[in-house]
Amino acid sequence: MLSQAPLNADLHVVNAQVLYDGVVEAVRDVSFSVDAGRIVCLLGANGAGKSTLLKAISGILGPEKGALTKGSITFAGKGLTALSSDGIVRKGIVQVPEGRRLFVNLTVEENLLMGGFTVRAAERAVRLESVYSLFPDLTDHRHRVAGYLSGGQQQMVAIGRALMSSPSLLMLDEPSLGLAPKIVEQIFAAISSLRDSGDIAILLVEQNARLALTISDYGYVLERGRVVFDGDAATLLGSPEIQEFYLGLDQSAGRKSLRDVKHYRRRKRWLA
Ligand SMILES: Nc1ncnc2c1ncn2[C@@H]1O[C@H](COP(=O)(O)OP(=O)(O)OP(=O)(O)O)[C@@H](O)[C@H]1O
Repeated sequence: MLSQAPLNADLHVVNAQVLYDGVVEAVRDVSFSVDAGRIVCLLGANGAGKSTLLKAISGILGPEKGALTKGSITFAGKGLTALSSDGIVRKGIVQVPEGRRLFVNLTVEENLLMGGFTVRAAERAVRLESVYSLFPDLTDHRHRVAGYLSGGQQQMVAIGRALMSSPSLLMLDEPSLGLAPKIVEQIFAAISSLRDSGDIAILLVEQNARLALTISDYGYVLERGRVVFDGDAATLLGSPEIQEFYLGLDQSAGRKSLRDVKHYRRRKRWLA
C-alpha cells in the first residue's frame, strides 16, 4: 500500500547492524520504513532485536554499550546517527519505553508537562487538552500522583507524555504489556485514532502479534536480529506461517523459529 505522506516525512532504516559490547550482534542487515499516517509493527519473540531497533532510532544505545555499526537511519531525509538523543527528540521522534518509566512521585499533569519541554507554553496547553481528550480517563486524575494510578492509566500517561512534544514519529515499545484486555482495547483504539489523524507515523513493537496486526498497516517479523517476513498487516494476519508460529493457532509441533516452520511445511508437502 502506498503512503499518502510527503516523500521526505519518513523514517528509513537501511541495512542496520547493531552490536553490543562490540561483539553481540543484536540486529543484522535490517531495513524498514515508516510513513506518516501509518502504523508499522515490529514483531518477534524475546530477544529478536525489536527494542534494540527502537533504541538505535532514539539514539540511546550508548549507555548500554551498543552501537549502530553498519547501515543508516534517516528521518525526513536527514541522518539521525550523528545526533544526541535530545537532538532526535527535537527532530520529532519520541519513544514510549517498555515499562512506561513515569515519574511516580509527580502528578499526572506534571508527568505530561515534562513531555512538553520542547514546545512553547501556549502550545503546551493545547497539547495537554488534546491528551485529555484522547484519554478522557486521565482528566479526573490530573492532580493525582502517577504512582497510584492503574497500569492502564499509567500507560495512557506515558503515551500522553510522548504526545506532548507533537512528535512526527511515535515509537511504542510493548504498550499492551501486563494490561487487561479491555484497557488494551482502549489504548489500541487511541493509537489507531492517532494514525487516522494522518500527520504522525507510528512504529509499534509488540509481542502480541495478532493485536498489533489488527491496528497496523504493515508489519515486519524479526527473528534473531533479522527480518524474516514482512507484508501488509492483512496479509500477515492471513499467512499460515505467521498464524501457526506467532498467533498460536497450531501449537502441535513445538517448532522453534519461522525458518523451522517453513522447512516443516516443505517437508510436509514433500512427504504428502
Ligand atoms: N544491553 C545489552 N547488552 C548486551 N546484549 C543485549 C543488550 N540488550 C539486548 N541485548 C541482546 O540483544 C538481542 C536483542 O535484544 P532486544 O531486547 O532488542 O530484543 P527484543 O526483540 O526487544 O526482545 P524483548 O521482547 O524480550 O525485549 C538479545 O540477544 C539480547 O540478549
